[in-house]
Amino acid sequence: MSPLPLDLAHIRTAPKALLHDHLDGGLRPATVLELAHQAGYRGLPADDADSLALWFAEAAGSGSLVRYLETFEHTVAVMQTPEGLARVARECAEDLAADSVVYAEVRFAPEQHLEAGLSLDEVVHHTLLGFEEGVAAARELGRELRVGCLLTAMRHAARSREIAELAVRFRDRGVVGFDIAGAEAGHPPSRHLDAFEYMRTSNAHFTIHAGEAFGLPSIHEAIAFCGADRLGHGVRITDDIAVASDGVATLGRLANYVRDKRIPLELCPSSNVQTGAVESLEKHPFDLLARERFRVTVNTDNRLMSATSMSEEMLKLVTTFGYGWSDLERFTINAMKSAFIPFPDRLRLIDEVVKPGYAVLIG
Ligand SMILES: O=c1[nH]cnc2c1ncn2[C@@H]1O[C@H](CO)[C@@H](O)[C@H]1O
Ligand SMILES: [Zn+2]
Repeated sequence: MSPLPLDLAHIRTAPKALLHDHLDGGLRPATVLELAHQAGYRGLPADDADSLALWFAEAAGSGSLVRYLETFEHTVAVMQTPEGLARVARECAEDLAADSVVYAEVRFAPEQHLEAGLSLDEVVHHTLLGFEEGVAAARELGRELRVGCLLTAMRHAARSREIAELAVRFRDRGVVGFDIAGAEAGHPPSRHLDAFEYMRTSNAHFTIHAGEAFGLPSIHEAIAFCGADRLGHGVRITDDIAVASDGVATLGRLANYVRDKRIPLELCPSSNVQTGAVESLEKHPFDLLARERFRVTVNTDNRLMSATSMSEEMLKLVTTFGYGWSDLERFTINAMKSAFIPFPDRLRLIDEVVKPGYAVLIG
């Protein structure tokens, strides 16, 4: 048998694993409008779904992470009530399942959702209920998705220890880890050491946004001082890789360490271009890192701001770097190996879902 065509329609049928997706960066434009209407929020920059979608993609694509992050003001504003949170989480699960994502870790920062008087625990509770509803609705349509939630603390704020405790408190109810996000420059991860120490002493997992808007020192701190299991983005690890004119790459100590320890890189191609972390998709180091056998994974970061999906991110990589089905399978297995769920569960998804799915496509 010959391989099936590597186009968007077929990629949409391939089993996919997603480790880096922000709940507040993945709303349906129409839902933003409806929730804003219900909440009496008048700050939206557009009043129909198409214009709003366009506004997010353009405003987020300025080349600056700080400007990119400003767009979240509008999504966070409509995610302040039990109904708003649950709806966004439910639709997130439905949308991922419809794209044949079979495993997803979706993150958000509970501390940003307290404006209407909910407690941190209530915020997480209603969000998890939404995910459960979305997973159940997808199952009715014959699609199996497992969702794990990551709780993010904002790196410019001072609530990380509290959020780490929240993550551990909900670890048996759908939260699988912890993260820090927000503007990177000027906010080193080592400011949050007590949160990471709490996670480590609780035998719990965490990832850190590092090496996106800021380079090697941020990655070094995340790994050496904080003990991150994975790197959110981590693209700037290429600052520690020299590529000679004949294409031979020489790795520095930090890059070698990341590769040797198989530290997963949660790469988000479209987002990186929008925030200016890389100049263009063609110049994205995804391919260099994949060729050098880093543990690379493909992620969406923010589906609304990047007007993208897991399938579209994969298609972009296929078009830009010429990948085939077995490459996409490898990236998917990399992600499953790096998931924050128990080892037997990861193996089961790899052996029973991912490999059989790609076997059909590879032909
Ligand atoms: O690529 C990113 N880099 C850093 N922070 C981000 C990125 N995408 C989203 N957020 C931040 O994470 C918060 C919780 O989901 C979002 O509100 C946004 O401020
Ligand atoms: Zn992110």
